[in-house]
Amino acid sequence: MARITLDKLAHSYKPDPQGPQDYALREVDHVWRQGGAYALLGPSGCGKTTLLNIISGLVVPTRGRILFDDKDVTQLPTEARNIAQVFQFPVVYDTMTVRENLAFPLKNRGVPKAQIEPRVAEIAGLLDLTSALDRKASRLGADAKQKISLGRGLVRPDVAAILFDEPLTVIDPHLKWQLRSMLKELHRKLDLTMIYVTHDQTEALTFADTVVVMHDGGVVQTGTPEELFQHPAHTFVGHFIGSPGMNVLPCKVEGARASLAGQEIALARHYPALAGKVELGIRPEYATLAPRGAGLPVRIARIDDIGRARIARVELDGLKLAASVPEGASFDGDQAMLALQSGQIHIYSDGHLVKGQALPGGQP
Ligand SMILES: Nc1ncnc2c1ncn2[C@@H]1O[C@H](COP(=O)(O)OP(=O)(O)OP(=O)(O)O)[C@@H](O)[C@H]1O
Repeated sequence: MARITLDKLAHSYKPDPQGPQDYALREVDHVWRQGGAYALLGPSGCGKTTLLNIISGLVVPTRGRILFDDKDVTQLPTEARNIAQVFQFPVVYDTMTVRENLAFPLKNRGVPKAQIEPRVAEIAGLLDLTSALDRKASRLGADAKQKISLGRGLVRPDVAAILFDEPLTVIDPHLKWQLRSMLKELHRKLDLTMIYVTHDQTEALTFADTVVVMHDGGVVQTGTPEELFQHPAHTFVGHFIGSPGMNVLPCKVEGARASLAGQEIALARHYPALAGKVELGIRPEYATLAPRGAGLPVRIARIDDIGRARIARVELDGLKLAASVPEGASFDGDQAMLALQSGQIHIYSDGHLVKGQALPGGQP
């Protein structure tokens, strides 16, 4: 196992990159803690696979270094890095049994037989593959094959890290949840550094202790699922995490007051004069709709029941936003009042969170 440090890493697939627009991966500095459960989360094309391939040694970065503990491995090929990888599609030997497949990475490295057997039994047990150990892999379905791939990744106790690249893509939807929880449990039991790449926030947030969110070739925030939800450092994180995502609305800010669609709102923090595009972010969970009372007058476009809550789509002088509907609330017609919890309002300048200063007696 190892601590993995990305030191000013950047990568361009162009031979002669001219500016940031030519980079698939803009400068990234990050430390993957030994034994951590990480997710690398972002939409298609944001650079996740490029970063993963740099860690595994398939791609040599244009700039920067990658260190395993204190050793610079930037120029080392994959074989010399001691990394295990699990890909979207199962990588198994069809002619071998499940047992032989799981034993293969250990046998290949000359691990003594006496150590292979108990380790294979342990991993098979953790993945619920014990009863299939003597079956030929070719006779198993896609789900079981992907479990074998996961097992082959997990079986080596000495790897610097295990990289999972969207490993549940081929898994049946009803089994995904089960496998996600299984992976989390495996991480706890095996104490391995795991980096899980996905574009799916549910997968990232259920698996990882720390989520690294990527957008447009850069890391926009690294934090616990709770931090990403409560304090999105960038409007992209607010949008991308949460269902529905955070409302991001153009506004003006002066001191501890915001002006939103011509309405004045008291903020819990005091802000300096802001340049660039100024926006207010509030999660639907903290924007509550009521038939009457204090707040901002809005028009209800529709109300959706999403199981755990009701979410209203409303319009505030042409601005569209999502809000929570408290249990039991009912509305005559389409007019309602929207209350924003001031302590949960975030202010952004050109997409980046502005911290502001807590007001005396206000929330932190
Ligand atoms: N071999 C390559 N040659 C040139 N451009 C590439 C290559 N691989 C990726 N790119 C480009 O680099 C950018 C980042 O791609 P990357 O595959 O790393 O993103 P991703 O987040 O993993 O997306 P996906 O989930 O779709 O794979 C994209 O614009 C992509 O088109």
